[in-house]
Amino acid sequence: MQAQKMDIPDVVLFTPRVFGDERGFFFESYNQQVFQEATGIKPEFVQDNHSRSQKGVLRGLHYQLPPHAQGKLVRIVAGEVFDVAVDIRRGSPFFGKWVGAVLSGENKHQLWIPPGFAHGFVTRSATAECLYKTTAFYAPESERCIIWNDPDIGVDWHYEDPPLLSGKDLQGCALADAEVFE
Ligand SMILES: Cc1cn([C@H]2C[C@H](O)[C@@H](COP(=O)(O)OP(=O)(O)O[C@H]3O[C@H](C)C(=O)[C@H](O)[C@H]3O)O2)c(=O)[nH]c1=O
Repeated sequence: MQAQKMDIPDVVLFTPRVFGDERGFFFESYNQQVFQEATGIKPEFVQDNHSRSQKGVLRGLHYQLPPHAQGKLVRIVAGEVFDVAVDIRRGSPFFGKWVGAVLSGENKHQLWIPPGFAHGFVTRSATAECLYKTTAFYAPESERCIIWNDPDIGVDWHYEDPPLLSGKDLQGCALADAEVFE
């Protein structure tokens, strides 16, 4: 498993070592020791999530406020998304900045998104199945949404057509109006 710090260095892109043979392939999709060496964090993942999205679906930009803030380790097992993390820690030098990566069943890349970031992805294939671990339980009362196309953030979603969003996500607020992390 290789780990690469993104331009916002707290966000880490993992590339697993895939063992292929005539039967198919095997790879370690999570290894706590490798994760800790790469991030300096020994996370306690408490929940696994799995979602499937049609082409053009954009889920995000979501986060949970403290004390329910979630770190997320995100991967795509089928299809392809462009996955985005936005730094919403007011004290960060990267506040309001975003990083993103193509995650796919093909490249098997994974993105570690620490607490203090809003997360979202847009689906670039006919369907995409997203699996991710979180370091805190779902707490809907603490959940917030920043609008996907906030011009102050300026995410390039690497997706040409208008995305498909849930009613909730269409109601997302601008970063300037959002409850963020101090
Ligand atoms: C997130 C979550 C949702 N739910 C229920 C609540 C709704 O009845 C249904 C769909 O929820 P929602 O529309 O919020 O799902 P997504 O739009 O995929 O939300 C996720 O999208 C982005 C990409 C994220 O990073 C978050 O993990 C999460 O907010 O699942 C649960 O029961 N547990 C959960 O942990």
